[in-house]
Amino acid sequence: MMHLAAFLFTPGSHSAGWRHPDAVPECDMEFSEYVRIAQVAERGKFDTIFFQDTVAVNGSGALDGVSRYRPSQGRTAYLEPTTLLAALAVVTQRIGLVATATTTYNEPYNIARRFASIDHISNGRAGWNLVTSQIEDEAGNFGADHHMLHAERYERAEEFYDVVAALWDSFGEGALIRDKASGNYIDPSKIHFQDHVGKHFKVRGPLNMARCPQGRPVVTQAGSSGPGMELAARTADLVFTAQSDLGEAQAFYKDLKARARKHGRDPSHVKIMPGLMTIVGATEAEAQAKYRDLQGLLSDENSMRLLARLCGDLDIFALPPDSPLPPLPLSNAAQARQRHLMDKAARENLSIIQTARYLGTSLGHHLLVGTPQRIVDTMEQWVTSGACDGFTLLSPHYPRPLEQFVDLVVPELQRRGLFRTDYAGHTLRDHLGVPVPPNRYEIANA
Ligand SMILES: Cc1cc2nc3c(=O)[nH]c(=O)nc-3n(C[C@H](O)[C@H](O)[C@H](O)COP(=O)(O)O)c2cc1C
Repeated sequence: MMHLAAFLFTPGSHSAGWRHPDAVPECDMEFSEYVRIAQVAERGKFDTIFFQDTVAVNGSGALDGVSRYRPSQGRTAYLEPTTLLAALAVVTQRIGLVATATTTYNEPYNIARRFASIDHISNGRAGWNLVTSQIEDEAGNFGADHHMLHAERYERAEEFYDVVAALWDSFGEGALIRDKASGNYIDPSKIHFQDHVGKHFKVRGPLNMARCPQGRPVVTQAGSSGPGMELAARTADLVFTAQSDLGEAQAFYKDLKARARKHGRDPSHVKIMPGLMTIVGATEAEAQAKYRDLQGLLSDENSMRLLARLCGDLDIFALPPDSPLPPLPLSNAAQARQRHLMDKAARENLSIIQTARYLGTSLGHHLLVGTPQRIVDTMEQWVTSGACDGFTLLSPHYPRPLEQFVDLVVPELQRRGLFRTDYAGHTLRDHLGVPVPPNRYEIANA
């Protein structure tokens, strides 16, 4: 059975999608629009919604050193995602609720508590997308002059996850008694200290919260470098990635599943769901017309600026736009995204401006334009040929393209028996088919 996540990056993952006549750009700050989007995804029986996040204004890189922000740049302001998840838990019943929170600019105790609370509030639908942050500017909001180096970020993330997972195990089953007659509120033998002392963190514990309905919230990861894949293979129930070539996606899938097995995990418990943007029409002609309308809004200057942020010291504006994309100096922030772009440009012989437009159109994720049948043909081929377990659906703007996917593509997936017609379970772990992790302290005391 295929899995689907609705990627939420308001006002849309197409850099100019917010200008489309159908688009509602106010969805970036209007809670009622987030409610609408979440309920559309739930009507489509998606496994989960998934909020991206950065703790800085996106696209604020000092490219020209003067105007830190461009008048036309979207995706600069949106509500804090974990706050949103708690609120959306009240207006949804089954769909999973995943939000991104960086390990570089947070503390384990706070993150463990926040996602455990969402899991209780939502009756077991919470998920934490563990990232190390990919925007240099985030450092400036947390007292640092520079973004932590890539290797150190992942070393910290590995320890961060271990502390959070241990904190989530603090309360065993039945630790809270609340017995009025005896006056016993807790069973101290079922509350466990962590006493963690590590290179990056020193955390005594326990977490001041009963065990989650899911045991632990679902953990998702999107790193694609070596350290990113290692972290994902050891910790993640769900892995996001950017893959636009079937062969490369199959190689990534095989590699990550093997890494999970090496960590002693059942590879089927790690769901790999690459990003996918679809432009769907009842006919090919209609789909192509929709695509042309969107691309007519795309600004080459904006797309080039998005690309320039991934070029480090290379001044991409100084090169002829129709010349081939040169090798990019690997940055400290987003190596996977750089490698993905270079591989795609080399494979498809893309020029600098063509690569920039690809980035501006779908954030560097797979793009499918066509009828529901043709889109599902490709989705079915990827899932049945070992390239993925499902997809993270990006929307060029909201809510119309997501509504069209739910109204046109989901029924075709269901007709072919590739996707659920209704939720069988109640928790996000149920939807994904991943197990509830045992409580390490209860095993030790068993
Ligand atoms: C689908 C997808 C969504 C992502 N969402 C975020 C995000 O919300 N915030 C973030 O800081 N990084 C995000 N990333 C970037 C990854 O977390 C990671 O930093 C990036 O892929 C670089 O990986 P690497 O550091 O392992 O090379 C996302 C990546 C993918 C593929």
